[in-house]
Amino acid sequence: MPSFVDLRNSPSEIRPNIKFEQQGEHSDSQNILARVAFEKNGFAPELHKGVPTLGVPMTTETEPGFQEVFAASGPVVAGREGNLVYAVDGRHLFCAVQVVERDIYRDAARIAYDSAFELATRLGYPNILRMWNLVGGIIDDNADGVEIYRDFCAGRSEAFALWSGRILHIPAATGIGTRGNGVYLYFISGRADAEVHHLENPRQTPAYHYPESYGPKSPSFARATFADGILYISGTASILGDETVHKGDISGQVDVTLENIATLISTENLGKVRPEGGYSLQDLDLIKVYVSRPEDIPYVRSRCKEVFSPDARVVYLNVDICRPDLLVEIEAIVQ
Ligand SMILES: O=C(O)c1cccc(O)c1
Ligand SMILES: CC(=O)C(=O)O
Repeated sequence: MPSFVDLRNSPSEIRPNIKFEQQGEHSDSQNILARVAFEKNGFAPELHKGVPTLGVPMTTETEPGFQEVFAASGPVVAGREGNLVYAVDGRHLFCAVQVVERDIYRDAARIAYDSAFELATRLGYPNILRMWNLVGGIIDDNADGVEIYRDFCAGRSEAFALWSGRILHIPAATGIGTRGNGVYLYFISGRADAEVHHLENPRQTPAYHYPESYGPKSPSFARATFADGILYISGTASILGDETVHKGDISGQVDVTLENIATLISTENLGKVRPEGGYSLQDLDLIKVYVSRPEDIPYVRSRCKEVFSPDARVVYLNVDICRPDLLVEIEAIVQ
């Protein structure tokens, strides 16, 4: 059962069978596990007509927003506990939490993940499949002069260490900037017995082994997660080994990013866990393309049009990426 049903797109790319959901208009909430509204301002996770909903500040005035809608595969039970908003459907847990803007994020990030992991294990969904970490001011310094991404990674890493053995593995993720502040994090997880494989990329050092020069605690994420036939591809950028390549060169960075994804999903790599073999870039869907310099968007869009399927749903978001020298990052799903 796909976890995503729909990523509503900018008008030029809306397919005939997809419509924008206007404010106040709601499709059958029975079948929906959760919604994430990509919009200008953002709002804290809440239960909206019983559906976990959050708004993330990721678009500009001139861009239309869209919603990422997670489909339920059974009857949904939703709730709120402290700052956490969540829903379960018997197969998946969706959980979201906001960490409001503060001087230093480490403790708050650890506490947010700690409470989310406590909920996930208590409800019986300890297999994290995919997480998104949307970090305001990601490449700015915190009050101690530490880059906010590194500050955030330290707290997240501490939470994974605390839950090691109970939260089963480190999953695919995205860690990306926003156009607002504070941190929004959301994830989906599965039952302990779900068949889940986390993948690394032979062209890249595992992020959790990055050297300390990238921060006091390395980023906690895998390059992809393959679960129940769905492939979740992490935010992928122009990194070889642990180093950014093609600094300042958008064309080179797009090439390496696409090559990194192609290798990650190839039969040689994904085929180790997927009996039918690998995929190609033409199979990607629900693609988010993060571009840090707005002037690069037309170029990136034209390259993506060439390499992705005409049926792929693709959105472009102008936000900072977790290293100042990264110009583009791409995530996707194959389902
Ligand atoms: O820290 C992360 O979770 C992360 C995951 C993927 C790409 C990225 O820039 C960051
Ligand atoms: C994009 C990024 O931060 C990484 O792959 O490590």
